Amino acid sequence: MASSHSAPVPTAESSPLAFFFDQFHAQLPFQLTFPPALPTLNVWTSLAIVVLSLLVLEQTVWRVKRKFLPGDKWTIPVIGQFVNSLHPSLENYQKQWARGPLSATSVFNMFIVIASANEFVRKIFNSSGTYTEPMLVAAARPILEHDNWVFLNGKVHIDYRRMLNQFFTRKSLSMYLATQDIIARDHFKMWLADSTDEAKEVMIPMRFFNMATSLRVFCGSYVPDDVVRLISDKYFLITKAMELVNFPLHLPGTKVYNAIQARKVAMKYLLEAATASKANMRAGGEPNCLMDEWCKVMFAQDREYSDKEMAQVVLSFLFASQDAMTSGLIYAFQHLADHPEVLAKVREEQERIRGGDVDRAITLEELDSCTYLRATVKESLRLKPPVLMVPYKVTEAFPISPTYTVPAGSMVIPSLYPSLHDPEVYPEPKKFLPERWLDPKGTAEQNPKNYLVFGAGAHRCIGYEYALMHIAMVVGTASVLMDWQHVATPQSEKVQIIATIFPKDGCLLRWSPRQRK
Ligand code: HEM
Repeated sequence: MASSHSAPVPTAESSPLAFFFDQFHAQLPFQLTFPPALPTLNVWTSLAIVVLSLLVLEQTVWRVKRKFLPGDKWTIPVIGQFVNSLHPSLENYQKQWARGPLSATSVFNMFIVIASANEFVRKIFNSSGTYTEPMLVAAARPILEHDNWVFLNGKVHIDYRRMLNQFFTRKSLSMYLATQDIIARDHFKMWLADSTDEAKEVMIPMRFFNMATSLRVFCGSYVPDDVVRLISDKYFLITKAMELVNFPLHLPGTKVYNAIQARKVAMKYLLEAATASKANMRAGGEPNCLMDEWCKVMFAQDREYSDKEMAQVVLSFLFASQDAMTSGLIYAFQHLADHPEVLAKVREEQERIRGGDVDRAITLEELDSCTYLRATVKESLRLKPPVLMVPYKVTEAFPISPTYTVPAGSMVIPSLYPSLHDPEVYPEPKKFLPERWLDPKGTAEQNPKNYLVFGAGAHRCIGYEYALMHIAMVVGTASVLMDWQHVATPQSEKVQIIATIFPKDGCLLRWSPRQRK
């Protein structure tokens, strides 16, 4: 029986909502009458209501999560600070840090808490495994592969790291140093041979140098010379794909697709290197690189690590080290060229400790005794820390302060830069002053908690001693073999961010052989 009420009959055209009620009504075994007439909503009105509700919900969630933290009153609908995140700049980060010890922002629907105060930064680093885990960009998993150890967290991560730490003992570092010296001298020769009156950007040669060093230190001569160049070129594709946001499908031509192809090439040779290292060590060969050291540990413990596992670890080391090392070295050369008085002291110390013999490799013990050189490297990394911040994911509601709890599912970002530029710990923080590290009672040495160049806690950089040794050896040896001039431009002090930081002008250097007295 037809309904007797006089409400207009809704159709799919008049409103989906009304249409739904109509269909529902038709299914009923009895009659339902609606005292008030069902309002007629057209498609656009309904859509507008849905969109408006979502926008209100988004702003409400933003406000509830942010509570009293400094941050924008309203979040930009849908994308948040996505546009800014595409073009990260130190200036924008500084504005955010100036908002307070903790501040809030968002990218798409990811709620982000940024920590600038040392107390909160360390708290985040030390919360890994309880409230947080490292948050690599989404592209990291398909590129480095899901079963790579870098995605471990908590106890299993601690145990795995303990095993890897055995490749960074003083004995191992000593062995690596001899290899590093050979590669450094080869590359100095190439830079000198390539040098003209015109200063050139050092980014690409420095990347290649670091890749050549890393591959030889990690894989010895198991990787042929021509493959070093190939991996170095391919590896830049991996670096370029590690962005916050990437095209979600890894179709040919996309950055992630290119990076996956590059990883496949690199892995092919790293796998061959692992196989060759195992065979050589089984045959009683002398250890000569990190993979050999691993084989020794493996045979002693009677535990097998697959070739793939070894290759993946080396791949992760290359990824973690490549950019940061290049940034650290470029700034060390730039700072020394801009401060000839510091370079003169580095040289004087090198000549003295090497006993005037600059043709042999420096030993680890000698490097340890280069107090001024080590202070210089430490200061250069403080002034321009390669890594500005390290994102972590909040796995469980995280009471970061007595009054604020970061909601689960958010991102927390401990920022390293503000601690490293704290004027109370490092007076005149913008100045390059290696001397601040020479006084054991000075504020710099008395506040190691501020020196966060390599992070802190369970995920602190595993290669930090190796990295410090590498930069010190390279600039120390360069100081006695070469002169270099920096052509400063208005962009030299500005920073560009390509995962890590670099001088915006690419750092223009001119090399020349050093005339020793
Ligand atoms: C100047 C050079 C370097 C800098 C500034 C640097 C900085 C960092 C920072 C800030 C972190 C994150 C730490 C954290 O979350 O607490 C990190 C992690 C890491 N770094 Fe480095 N790094 C450098 C060189 C290297 C080198 C040479 C290697 C290779 C052995 C390396 C391997 C790693 C690895 C594997 C991790 C992850 C550790 C883990 O999750 O347990 N880094 N590094």
